[in-house]
Amino acid sequence: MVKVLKFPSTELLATKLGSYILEKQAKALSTKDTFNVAISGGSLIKVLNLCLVQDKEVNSKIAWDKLNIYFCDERIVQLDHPDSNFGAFKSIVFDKLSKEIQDKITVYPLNTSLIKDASAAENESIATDYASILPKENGFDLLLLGCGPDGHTCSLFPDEKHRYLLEEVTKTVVWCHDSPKPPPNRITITFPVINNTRDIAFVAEGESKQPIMHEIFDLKKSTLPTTMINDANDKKVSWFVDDAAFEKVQTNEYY
Ligand SMILES: O=C1O[C@H](COP(=O)(O)O)[C@@H](O)[C@H](O)[C@H]1O
Repeated sequence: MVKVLKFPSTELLATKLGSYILEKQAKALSTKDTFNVAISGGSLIKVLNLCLVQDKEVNSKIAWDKLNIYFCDERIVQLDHPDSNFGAFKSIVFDKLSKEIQDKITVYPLNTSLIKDASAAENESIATDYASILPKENGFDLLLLGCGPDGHTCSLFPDEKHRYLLEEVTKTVVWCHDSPKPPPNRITITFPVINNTRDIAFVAEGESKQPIMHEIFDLKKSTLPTTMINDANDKKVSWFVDDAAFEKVQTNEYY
C-alpha cells in the first residue's frame, strides 16, 4: 500500500520531505556514487526551496557533487520562459544556493536548440534527445512528483486524447501534444521510467486538490495517471500532503 504523510503546514511537510530525500540519498549512495533525482514543475518547486535551500540541516547533508537533477516533464519553451520547469527550478532553488553548491550540482535541462516551430512534428527529436540523457541501467533513485487538480502528473494527462501517453510501453520520453493545461507542447517521462524508479514521492497541497484527493484515495479512480502510479508501484510510493488537500478524503487506510 502507498504511504500518506499528512501535515498541518507546508513548513512541516518540507521538513519531513527533506529527511525523506536524505534517506533516499543514503540508499542510493550505498550502492553507487550518484543520486539521480527527477523533479516536476508547478507547486513542488516552492517546497523544494524550503527543504533544499531554507532547511540548513538538509542543505548541509546533501551530497551536492553526487546529485544529478533531471526533469520529469518539461514545457517546450526557452529555459528563461516563465513556463519552463527548468526556469522555475533555476530561479526558485538553484539561484538561491551558494556558489560553491551551484558548482557541484549537475542539472539536465531540455536542449532548447532543438526547438523548431512549436507545432512541428520535428519536435519529437526533443523527446528523443532528452531520453538519451536519462540514467541508463538503474533508472532514477527518486522521482519528486506533483499532482494536478485533474489527476495529471508529469505531463501524463488523464483525458482520452492523451491516452497514448499512458499506454507508451517502449519510449522513455514522449512528446505531449495539445496539453489540456498550457503551454500545449511538452515532453514527459513515461510509465517504463516511472515503474523502474526506486522511490516515488508525490507532493499535493491546498484546497484546490481536495476533489482529486477524494478521487484518488477514496474512489481509487483507475484511469488517473496518479492512481495508475499508486497501483503499479505500491510500496515505493509516499504522498506528502497537507491537511487542506486531504480534508475531503474519508478513508484512513493509508496512515
Ligand atoms: O503542468 C504541470 O503540472 C503538474 C502539477 O502542478 P501543480 O502546480 O498543480 O502541483 C506538475 O507536477 C508538472 O510538472 C507540471 O508540468
